[in-house]
Amino acid sequence: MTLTEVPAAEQEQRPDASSAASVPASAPTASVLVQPGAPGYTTVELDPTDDADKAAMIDVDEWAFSFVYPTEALENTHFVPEKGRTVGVRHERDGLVAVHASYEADLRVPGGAVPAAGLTWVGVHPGHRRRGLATAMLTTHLQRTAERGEPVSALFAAEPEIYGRYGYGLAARSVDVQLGRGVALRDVPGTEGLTCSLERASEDRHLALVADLLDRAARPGELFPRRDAHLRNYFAEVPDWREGAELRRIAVVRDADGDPRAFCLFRRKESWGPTGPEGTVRAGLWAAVDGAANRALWGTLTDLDLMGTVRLGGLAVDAPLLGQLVNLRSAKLRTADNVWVRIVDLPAALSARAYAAPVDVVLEVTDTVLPANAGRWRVEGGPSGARVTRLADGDPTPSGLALDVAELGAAYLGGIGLASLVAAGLVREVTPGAGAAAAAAFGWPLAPVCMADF
Ligand SMILES: CC(=O)SCCNC(=O)CCNC(=O)[C@H](O)C(C)(C)COP(=O)(O)OP(=O)(O)OC[C@H]1O[C@@H](n2cnc3c(N)ncnc32)[C@H](O)[C@@H]1OP(=O)(O)O
Repeated sequence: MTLTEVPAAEQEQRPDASSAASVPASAPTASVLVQPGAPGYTTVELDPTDDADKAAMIDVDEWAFSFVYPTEALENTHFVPEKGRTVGVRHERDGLVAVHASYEADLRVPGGAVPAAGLTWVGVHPGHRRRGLATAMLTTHLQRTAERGEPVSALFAAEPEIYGRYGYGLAARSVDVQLGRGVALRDVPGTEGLTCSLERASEDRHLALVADLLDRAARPGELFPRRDAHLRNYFAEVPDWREGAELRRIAVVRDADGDPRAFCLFRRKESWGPTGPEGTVRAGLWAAVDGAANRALWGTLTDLDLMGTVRLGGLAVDAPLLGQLVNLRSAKLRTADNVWVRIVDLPAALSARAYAAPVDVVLEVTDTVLPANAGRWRVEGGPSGARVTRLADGDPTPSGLALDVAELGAAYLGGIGLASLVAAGLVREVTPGAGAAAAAAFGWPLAPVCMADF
């Protein structure tokens, strides 16, 4: 999916990505094009800068997601799919009938970051579904990602049923909340010296501030596309996506020196009920660098006149705001799937992150889509990183855990515990106790979450 396909209310909850960790280097071009098995279809490269290809992509997108791509979106936002990372399927009679793209990005992982392909824009014309087109595109995507040397891929799923079969695992859960006006928040030392200003959101005035705070507050799971067009799109106005709400505003928390410590992009939507005003604040992209800034930000946004509810989504399951609520029940929590991770190059991915405790475990991995990952891998390391080596056939070192690459993707960001996957019967403990030991190392003190919607 792309930002342009998400209704305004949803965008405010799960905004597009930031480019705070911008790295200019371009990955090498990939060449693989896996052809669908069904007759009459051909997998092809697309050039989003070519008018005909762009129009055909948008047509497939409109069919797949049942929406109208607004003219203002074409005029006011950056079209972010890139040449070399955008692939479709043409039908001999109907033309382009399927499309997908991936963004060059950096995925924040425990202790660092790893180059990642952010999968997006996956869509198949409903008249051509269930003929293996998505499967051909996903295989193409994963093989091209490997070819480029990007060790992982990540995505947000339109429907959670789709991507497990391709080896993606749900690596972060998130919660959506609704806060009533004046909701009670606990006192936090340091809040007194902070001020919160409310301003019209402006790319010129706020882009750098937003990028900086997102970067400083990022947790594992955050995905930063390398092109800043993604972040600029947050400041674009597309009337059809506002759904009657006001123009985008920004709340900025500053300390006594005037330095920004938190922000939230938001819109208010007025509404009147039988007992008076019941407007809604739709919080979008936000970040806070510490507890006091977080308290000041939400204290302000839950105390706006004429507003009855503040809606925000995509919070980490251990988000500071949840701890600051006096009455957690009042927040109407809903748990959702957040970012999905696919390990593409197993040794590169596992050696790119840190481990919370010393680890020495042999993983027996299955991977039917990318067989280079299959086999027995020894992971030895700890807080400063890990060495990951393939064990030769006949090596007597006993396996600790047996698992599919999708479960490894789920555990990769440190938020889904390997012991809980053992308890769920999704990971097999070959050596008794290996699950708990590996869980202590693969887990991470802060739960992962991705604010970026890509
Ligand atoms: C990262 C993102 O971009 S998320 C956006 C995903 N796109 C959408 O949801 C838009 C609407 N849907 C579509 O465009 C298409 O239906 C897609 C992309 C989800 C699937 O495309 P198709 O070409 O029909 O998939 P394909 O024929 O390769 O199916 C592969 C398998 O997945 C299954 N499958 C596909 N879509 C779904 C689904 N939505 N729910 C459950 N199972 C599904 C198929 O049944 C098939 O299973 P099988 O191998 O056991 O027979």
